[in-house]
Amino acid sequence: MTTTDSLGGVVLAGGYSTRFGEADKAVADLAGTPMIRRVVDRLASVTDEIVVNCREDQVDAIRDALAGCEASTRIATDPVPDQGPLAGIRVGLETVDREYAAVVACDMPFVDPALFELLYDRARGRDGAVVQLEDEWYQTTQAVYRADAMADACAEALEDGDGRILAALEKLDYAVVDEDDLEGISGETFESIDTQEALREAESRLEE
Ligand SMILES: Nc1nc2c(ncn2[C@@H]2O[C@H](COP(=O)(O)OP(=O)(O)OP(=O)(O)O)[C@@H](O)[C@H]2O)c(=O)[nH]1
Repeated sequence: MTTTDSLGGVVLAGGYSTRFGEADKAVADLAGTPMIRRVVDRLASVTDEIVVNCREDQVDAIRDALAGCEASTRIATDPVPDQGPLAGIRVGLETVDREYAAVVACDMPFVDPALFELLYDRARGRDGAVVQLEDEWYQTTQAVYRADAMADACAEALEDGDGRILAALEKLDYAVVDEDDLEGISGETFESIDTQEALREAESRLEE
């Protein structure tokens, strides 16, 4: 089941889901299963060390959403909320106990675990591996990082007052995986559910 003893997982869930409306998208029901649970279940096929990063006020709802999950998860809360995903990545990576970690956002319920195997393979010996799609957008919230290197890079970027994930990435020696390397990886893997409309659309596909 586990790809390697040196790969952990971090699920980012500390955002405010403003585009989603009142509810927290992390625990939103998608065809009978909370989104975060879908993400954790998929991650669990490549690692048995999973850390969920969120705000303190989300902990109870996230624990409920993950109750009975096969994978055991630890929750690491943000010391200061609302510092952006870079701060969340830092907290998650500082908590995980493995050399590398697959980082994924809680709103990517179709994440393909095979992508993490590919990214981990490319990341070994370096500080990480990130997919760059044709539009040049780096998929930084579905990537593999060397935990200590990326946590330090996040801390430095935050100290510099730069909250962009790319600001941290630029400090690392990372492998770029391009679209041509993604043969066999689900085309839905990077789909993120940010709005109620996207949730309904995903639900209708799952129920087909
Ligand atoms: N820890 C932490 N995680 C965050 C923060 N902001 C965003 N994230 C996480 O980063 C991932 C990607 O962020 P977004 O898709 O923008 O999520 P969001 O900020 O909750 O949503 P919007 O408010 O609609 O932009 C999600 O998994 C969020 O939970 C933050 O301030 N702290």
